Amino acid sequence: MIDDNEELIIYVKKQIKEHRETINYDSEPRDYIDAFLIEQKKQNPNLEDKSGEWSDMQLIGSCYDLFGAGMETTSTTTHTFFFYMLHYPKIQAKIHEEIDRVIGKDKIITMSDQNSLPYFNACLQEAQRIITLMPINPFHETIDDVIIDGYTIPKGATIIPQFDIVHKDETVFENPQKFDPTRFLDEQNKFKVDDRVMPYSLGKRGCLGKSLAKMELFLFWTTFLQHFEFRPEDQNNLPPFEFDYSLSKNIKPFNVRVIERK
Ligand code: HEM
Repeated sequence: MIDDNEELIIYVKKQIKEHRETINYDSEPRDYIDAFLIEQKKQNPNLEDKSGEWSDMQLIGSCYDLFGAGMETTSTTTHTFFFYMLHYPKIQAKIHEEIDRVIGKDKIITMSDQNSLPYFNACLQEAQRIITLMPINPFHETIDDVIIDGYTIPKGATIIPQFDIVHKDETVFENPQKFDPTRFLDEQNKFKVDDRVMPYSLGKRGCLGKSLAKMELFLFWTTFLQHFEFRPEDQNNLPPFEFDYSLSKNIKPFNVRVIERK
């Protein structure tokens, strides 16, 4: 992990160097690093502050955070989703049917297709409910006294939100351990967004990458399922529900057969 971290930091430093050599400070930023460098020039032009605000150190740190927060989250959610697809082949077949009927096999799927795939959207929301990638959220602190449901939480208290408790509460979701996308479809089989599903946390310090992550999950998963079928290595011996826990909850590695759909 330390090696990976070092490699990532070397990569980010190289990117910053290349951006600094090629940036045009008078035109629109090409990306996040450009935007930071443009503001850095105004706020800390002589790079006197080596580690505080608008320093290179801060830029390296925020690029590192974006990689860290943005990569493992989407990849772990993705391989856990395909793990569920092995366990729920009928649901996978229904997604295949919807994609074939609405999109077809050849068209490249874009975000403009999202509203025409209600069954898939229900599966995506159900996957994020049941997976709850971060069962224990990063800690927060109250900056004032807060009263919720008659309970006073004093200023300065440490708050550890646990969204998995809501996602798996049977008074909130019936039969919560079951992967059941139909809970998010109405009588006309239209997709219902459900605010009780909160994989990205809430509020001002909720996930900064939520919109990007939602797009990535939609495009990756639909495109994979448009072209491939996912089957267990051994039909009579499905991989077990075993997880490793760090900040996120990671399904243990499993084998899968990926078959091209003709
Ligand atoms: C399936 C994908 C993802 C999930 C489930 C997820 C979930 C979360 C959660 C639960 C938090 C904690 C929020 C809190 O402290 O209350 C968080 C924070 C954050 N996420 Fe994500 N995330 C995902 C993808 C991404 C992506 C793609 C990016 C950026 C490229 C990203 C960037 C961040 C950042 C920067 C924070 C810290 C925000 C802050 O402290 O103000 N995340 N995410």
